[in-house]
Amino acid sequence: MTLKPDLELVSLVKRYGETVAVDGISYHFDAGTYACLLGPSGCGKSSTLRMIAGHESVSDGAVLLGGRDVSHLPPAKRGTAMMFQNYALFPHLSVRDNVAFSLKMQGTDATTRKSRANEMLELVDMLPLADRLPAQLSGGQQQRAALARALITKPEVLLLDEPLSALDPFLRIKMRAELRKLQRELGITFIHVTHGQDEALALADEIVVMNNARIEQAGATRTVFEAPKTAFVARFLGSHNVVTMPEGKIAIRTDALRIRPAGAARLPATVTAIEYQGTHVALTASIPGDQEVTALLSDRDFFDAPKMEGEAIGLDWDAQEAHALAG
Ligand SMILES: Nc1ncnc2c1ncn2[C@@H]1O[C@H](COP(=O)(O)OP(=O)(O)OP(=O)(O)O)[C@@H](O)[C@H]1O
Repeated sequence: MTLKPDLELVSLVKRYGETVAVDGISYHFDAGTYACLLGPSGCGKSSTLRMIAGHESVSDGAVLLGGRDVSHLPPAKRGTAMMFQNYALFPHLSVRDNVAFSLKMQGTDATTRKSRANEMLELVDMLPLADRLPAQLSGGQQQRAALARALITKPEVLLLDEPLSALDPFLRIKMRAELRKLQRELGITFIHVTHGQDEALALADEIVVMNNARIEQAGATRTVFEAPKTAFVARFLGSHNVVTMPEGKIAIRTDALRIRPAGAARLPATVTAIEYQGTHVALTASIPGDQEVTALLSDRDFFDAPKMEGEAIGLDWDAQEAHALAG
């Protein structure tokens, strides 16, 4: 078995004139990891991805693949492949010819091209549609064709820029499961850019949360979710309350808040909204300091002792559920 290479970003910088889009980020991705770069619009995710792919020049720092500096190699020579947001399929070429395109560019003969393209189409369940044009495909099918086209070069790292954003919500959830399955089967590294926290949590072994051109927090997905270090990460990942207490800011998960009788808890609160969500009820309450928090209660817990808007309650939590925040 050949050893798959790890990927390392070393003080990576991207400048566009005066704009610093990526400000010296360093991170090590183990081989075979599914990683999501996550963050708000403009935080530098796509610029990072494009520098790894070689579609954007590196202003400073380096991209190392298996210890080899690939920062200045052309995209096709790096061992990476990129799948673009809009799939970028050629409209006048059949699905099979789209998939085989990079092999044609490399001068591979027609018979080999066809059999390799068929192999890739089989992998993504698209062989029966190989002779269609892209316009004759659904969104999910176009995405599969684009995946097959990216994978035909046998990359060690597949880079995906918002791969699910063009799909409707139902298909998005279906395709994300397929992406994860494909990554496990291939055993290669996937680096997936998204601004959707639910997508990142569902897919990634590791998440890299970016903010203002820097990495705000990164690590194993569950570790980051369980212990956000900054208010930004806690808010961006969702399902957390950020509360300013006398001792400083803390993050508490919405499902860690407990409702107690007024006066018999850490915090006095007044219910401001109740939202029924089927399996759960989201109870929003105001707390001292003009702050608002949300408690996510199981429907049973809520309906055993229902609360009304305007009612005075107490809020409690186990000490280990509160995470001190740096900012
Ligand atoms: N070609 C370019 N020329 C000048 N500035 C650019 C260019 N591409 C990106 N930028 C700027 O660099 C910053 C980071 O952009 P980037 O596309 O990497 O962010 P992003 O996190 O991927 O955002 P989005 O989620 O909106 O795609 C932004 O301020 C953006 O305006």
